[in-house]
Amino acid sequence: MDSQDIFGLLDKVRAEKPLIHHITNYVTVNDCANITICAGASPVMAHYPDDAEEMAAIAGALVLNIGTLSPELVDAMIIAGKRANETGVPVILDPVGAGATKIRTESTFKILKEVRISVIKGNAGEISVIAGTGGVVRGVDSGGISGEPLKAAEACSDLTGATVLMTGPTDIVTDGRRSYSVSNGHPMMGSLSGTGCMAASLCGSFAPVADDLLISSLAAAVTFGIAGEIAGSSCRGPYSFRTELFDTLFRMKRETIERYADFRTI
Ligand SMILES: Nc1ncnc2c1ncn2[C@@H]1O[C@H](COP(=O)(O)OP(=O)(O)O)[C@@H](O)[C@H]1O
Ligand SMILES: Cc1ncsc1CCOP(=O)(O)O
Ligand SMILES: [Mg+2]
Repeated sequence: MDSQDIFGLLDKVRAEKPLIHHITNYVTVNDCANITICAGASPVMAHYPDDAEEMAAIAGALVLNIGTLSPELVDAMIIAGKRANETGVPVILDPVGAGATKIRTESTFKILKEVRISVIKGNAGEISVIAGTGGVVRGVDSGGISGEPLKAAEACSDLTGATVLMTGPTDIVTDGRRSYSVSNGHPMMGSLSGTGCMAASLCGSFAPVADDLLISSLAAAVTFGIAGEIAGSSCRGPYSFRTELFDTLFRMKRETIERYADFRTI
């Protein structure tokens, strides 16, 4: 299976079942664990520093999510992130609420300073705050940005050296040189807490099975967006959507991804 073949990466995750270590928030932790399982990977949530340091070294990827941060949790993220860097484990950062409060912004930049981040997955406001191009974050939601989304995503990638997945009605994936827009998804995804966190979990699940983090992040965004589209077409509201979202991803086949994928270079 070609690891540059975005339509085949979901099956590669299922075949290789990578261990995806999360240090994350208590709001969406269970959904992140289960979306990881639905993609075929194996989640572990471990934040006690000694546990996190050892777990990060043997993981396929490490996902850091500051949604319900504390000083101890940020310290654990840095310990685990440094260990992941030593052992070549890709680190995905979801800077939840960066820009909404001083401590979230400061903690994001502290992690970026101490840990080599492979992929940053955030909404438009969060990514724009990191890029310094101007954005508003209200709580954990994007409240709008100044200028073009692509410019903000590219600036974030240039500043941090990370591949960036900027989520929204249209997702943008960029490494600063190559950029894609992804039109897959459904408005109901914006009405369910955790879909951004779950997108980061899927970036983590796909990262170990591809040689190129831009391709793995693109595949994660497209695959998740298609699951959202199909689930959104048959749901009655956010909670029936949530059930359909998990079950659709769990059952998803290559030919469905090939049929529904809607992305282009930009
Ligand atoms: N209006 C929308 N239409 C299609 N997809 C959406 C929409 N809003 C959010 N999404 C999808 O939902 C997920 C979460 O995106 P977003 O709401 O930007 O993140 P967060 O929840 O972190 O703020 C992403 O996969 C994104 O593509
Ligand atoms: C509501 C909330 N508060 C702290 S973390 C969290 C969940 C955020 O999830 P997402 O970023 O996927 O919307
Ligand atoms: Mg989010």
